Amino acid sequence: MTEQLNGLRRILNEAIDDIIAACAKRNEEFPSIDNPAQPSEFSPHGIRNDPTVSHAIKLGVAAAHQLVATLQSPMQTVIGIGTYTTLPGNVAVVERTHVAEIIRQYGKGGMCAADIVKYNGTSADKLERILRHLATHHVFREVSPGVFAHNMLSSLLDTGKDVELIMKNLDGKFDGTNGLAAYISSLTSEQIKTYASMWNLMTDDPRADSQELNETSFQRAYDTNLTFWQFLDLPENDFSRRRFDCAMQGVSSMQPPGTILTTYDWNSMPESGTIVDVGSGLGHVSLEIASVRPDLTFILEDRPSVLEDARKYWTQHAPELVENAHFIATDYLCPQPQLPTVPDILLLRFILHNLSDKYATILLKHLRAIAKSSTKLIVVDYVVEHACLTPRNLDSESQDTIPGAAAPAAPSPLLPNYGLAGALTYQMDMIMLAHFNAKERTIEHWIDLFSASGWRLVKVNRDPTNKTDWPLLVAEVVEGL
Ligand SMILES: C[S@@+](CC[C@H](N)C(=O)[O-])C[C@H]1O[C@@H](n2cnc3c(N)ncnc32)[C@H](O)[C@@H]1O
Repeated sequence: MTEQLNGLRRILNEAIDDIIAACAKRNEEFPSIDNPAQPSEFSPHGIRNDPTVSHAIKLGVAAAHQLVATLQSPMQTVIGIGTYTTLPGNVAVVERTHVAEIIRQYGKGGMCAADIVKYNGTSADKLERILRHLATHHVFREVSPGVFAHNMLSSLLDTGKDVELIMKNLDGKFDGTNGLAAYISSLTSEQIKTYASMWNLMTDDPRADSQELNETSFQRAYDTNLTFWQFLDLPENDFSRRRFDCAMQGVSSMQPPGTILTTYDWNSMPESGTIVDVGSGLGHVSLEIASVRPDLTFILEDRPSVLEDARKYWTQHAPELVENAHFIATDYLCPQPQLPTVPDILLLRFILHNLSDKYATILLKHLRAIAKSSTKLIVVDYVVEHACLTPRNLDSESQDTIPGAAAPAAPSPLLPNYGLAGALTYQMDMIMLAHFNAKERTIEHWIDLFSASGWRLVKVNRDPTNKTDWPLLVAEVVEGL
């Protein structure tokens, strides 16, 4: 055990030394957790997006979590796990009572709960305790007894909107925002309730082994037969739908900005070529690509309700591109509609992880049916790594016939998948499971899924600042099917 503890200490020390050295080289301070998040967090030039720093962060975070799990009393840790629901539960309270926007008005000095509730009308005693619980998890800062101010983490719950404006138009709270608060809000509402039913579904429900979109923990929790998407389309869920569409933009901020541009050479596409953005949402990923290739024709496909908003979004953000874009309402589980041109690229970002193997295969076969031999399928999704070494990362990359397929394993004594430094991959896998009977996939699983539907995985492109999460998978048509 001493050897493991020493190993963790060494990794942690080296990671912090590397971060401090990188800061010194750039002549800048590492961002303080006590201040609101700086705009540089959203810039490709931000310190956390420096490749050396980003790698050191990954190692440091993995080591710190493993150290806690190793050092702390196991009883405390396990009982603590049982209480985790309090954390998203309290983030939900704070978001739904607009505390982030209210507190912002008072700057560094902060605000006491009695003053906060004058704006949102909730309980001061309960809110104070909720904020202290969050501050202990480094979300908000208790600046003096009972007085709370923003810190780096809590500031991301802030939409940036004026609280009075929010109160006047609650349904539009997230409209026009960067989507980050919307994403956190979405994760702490339908998602919590859904997950609470997971154990029921796994123990006493004939749907436990289903692959259907309407036989999940979500249907059990909400006592409905509607799929999650159909549920969002109900008129009474307009707020949730708008929030979800906006949230998908917030998802992008989990990656270094511009990752979609650094993980694929969009200039390799033919002049005036065509991209079909399947399940485009508002189409902000396509808009990012359009920033470097405005000559391309973009075809956005999604549910009718989403595409209405997508057209508005493009009209607002890129009026010059709307004319050459197509907004085609589709059900991607049906054969593809007649398209204006044969696509050069079929882009699926966070689509296949919403589908079980059964339905992912159906969608991929429909796409294969409209592809030409040079069409590329581009998939952006998580790739799950095992929590142990596998033949793929033991054998070294040179033996892998698919470039980039093997993710570099973390050094011992860390878990080879970087443990909780990569936690989101596994958390998202559970969210996909609970809402869609779907999944995040291992690389072997991706290879099998593509080959079962007429495609072949040819390459895995990884961003230099984030080599392990969210790679971009490139697949080509298998001829003769
Ligand atoms: C997780 S979001 C991803 C959105 C976008 N690709 C992005 O990366 O931001 C999944 C998208 O698939 C769309 N979708 C779900 N079911 C669909 C269906 N049957 N046909 C077409 N689109 C669908 C949803 O409306 C949603 O916009």
